[in-house]
Amino acid sequence: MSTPVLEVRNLVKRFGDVLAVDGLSFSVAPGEIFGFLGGNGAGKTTTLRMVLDIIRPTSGEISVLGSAPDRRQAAAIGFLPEERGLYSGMSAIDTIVYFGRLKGMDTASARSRGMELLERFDLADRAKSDIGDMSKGMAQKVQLATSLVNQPQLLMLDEPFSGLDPVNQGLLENEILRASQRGAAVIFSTHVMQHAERLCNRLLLLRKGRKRFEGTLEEVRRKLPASLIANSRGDLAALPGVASAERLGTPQDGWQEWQVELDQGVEAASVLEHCSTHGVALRRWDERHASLHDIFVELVGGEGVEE
Ligand SMILES: Nc1ncnc2c1ncn2[C@@H]1O[C@H](COP(=O)(O)OP(=O)(O)OP(=O)(O)O)[C@@H](O)[C@H]1O
Repeated sequence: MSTPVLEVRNLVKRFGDVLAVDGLSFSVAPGEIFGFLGGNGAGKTTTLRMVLDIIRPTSGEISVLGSAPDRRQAAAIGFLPEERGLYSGMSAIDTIVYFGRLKGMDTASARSRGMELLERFDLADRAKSDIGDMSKGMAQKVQLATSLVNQPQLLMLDEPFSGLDPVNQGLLENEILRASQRGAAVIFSTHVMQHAERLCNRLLLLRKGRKRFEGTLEEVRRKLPASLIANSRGDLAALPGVASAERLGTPQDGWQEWQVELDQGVEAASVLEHCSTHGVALRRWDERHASLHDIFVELVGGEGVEE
């Protein structure tokens, strides 16, 4: 695996009596899209702020592009904060150029890159509009552009999808994929599981500052047992790997429909193979995987999850 863009080891942040981040470790590689998931108050924003050196950890280590967090790394980082807001009184393009300059870009390249982003965001005709005169979603896209203007190697987006309509959510998804394709490490936090399901290579589930899970979507899916609907002439409850099997309706010509729950960690394919090698007649076989939403509720608790 290539050298991580971000590495966090045993990170702890305490605010008085509140342990906001509790012994957190993870790393994100170039090109990876990393979902940072957790309910309200799980410690997502606090972690991102420590990576940005806005607040200091109580203990633990953070390494951004091989060194400790430092504002001088700003040139390599793009950040979209959870609380949105840009200065009104400034035009969209001037705002983007201003952020580009803060990140060490020259005015001409910040401007041309800013215009390119506004084109992609369907806002080119509003480049000279005052941010204060824009709709909330439009201003949010300008703010997204400020986080992308410097083509960051580490892109961190805190709840980026909230407040965007479905078209603009799609546009944001494209930007995340684009950043990953050019080799940036992308971290985004969300409560909306479909975005994580569609985009993430890996994800981390946080609960009360502690990691509940880190891995790929496939790995997280294996945390919950699979279930399936099958039509068979045999007794599916008797198969190895089957936790429970319930008959649905009455059999027709000897064929019974079943709702089958597998034991944790058992692959549906291995049960299917057992049926074929042991002559258990099957006619229909539909696997049902737990959705990320189900897994989130199971591992993190229901709080703060949106459909
Ligand atoms: N500056 C602060 N002072 C005191 N407590 C804080 C501060 N910032 C965060 N906390 C506490 O740390 C915990 C984690 O908060 P954080 O904002 O990191 O959660 P989050 O996962 O981003 O939640 P959300 O999804 O609701 O934005 C919460 O209990 C919060 O009250």
